[in-house]
Amino acid sequence: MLKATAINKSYGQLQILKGVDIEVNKGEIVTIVGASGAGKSTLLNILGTLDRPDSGQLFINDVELNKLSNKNLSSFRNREIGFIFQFHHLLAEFDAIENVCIPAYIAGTSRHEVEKRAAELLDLLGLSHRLHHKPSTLSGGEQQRVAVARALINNPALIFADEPSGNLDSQNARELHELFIKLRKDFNQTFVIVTHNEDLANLSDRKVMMVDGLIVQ
Ligand SMILES: Nc1ncnc2c1ncn2[C@@H]1O[C@H](COP(=O)(O)OP(=O)(O)OP(=O)(O)O)[C@@H](O)[C@H]1O
Repeated sequence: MLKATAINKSYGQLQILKGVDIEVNKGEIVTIVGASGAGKSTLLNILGTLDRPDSGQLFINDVELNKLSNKNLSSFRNREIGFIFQFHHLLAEFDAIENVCIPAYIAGTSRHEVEKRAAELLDLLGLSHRLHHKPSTLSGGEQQRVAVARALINNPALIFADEPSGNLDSQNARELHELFIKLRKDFNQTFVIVTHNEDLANLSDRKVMMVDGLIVQ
């Protein structure tokens, strides 16, 4: 599903990624763990095509992403990849269902179809009573579930998450982790998750440890 080889990335003089190799299989939940500053988010952003490596190759579903133009890369990303961040970046002026719908409007899906799917997803996530609430009137856990629904609206094969439970209390974190397991079971989605949360790392199929710009296990 995903294969990256010899990924290098520097910021100025500082080499952050030093030839990272990683493969992720379809339906797998992989967590990337390691000390602060090891390069986890930098790697995730490259694997998720939000940033380009200085050198190295990245394949997702056999598409070689380095070869795509920025325009084709954006369209690939919008169709195939979902993102969940610690700070969910919901748009304050839009309500829950509108936030979920936006990536699908961008993908050109019909309004009727999008709204139906968004309502189904929010229902699945236990938010059917919050469709028309603005983010500021939702709890942290609810906002994060809206962000999860938004990540899923285009039915991406691959979901990247950076500290998805970093901002949640332990109960909400546990619920979010169980949701990832359920989504994988129901839809065979693939997850690559950067986390400092040990419970989440232990729940995953495979933990990948980063030390100083390299994967060590
Ligand atoms: N845009 C940037 N410009 C310059 N340096 C950067 C940039 N982004 C990250 N870095 C540096 O790269 C190193 C790795 O950062 P990264 O965010 O990948 O680490 P991390 O392992 O995810 O850490 P944490 O667990 O604290 O989030 C850090 O030293 C950081 O300061």
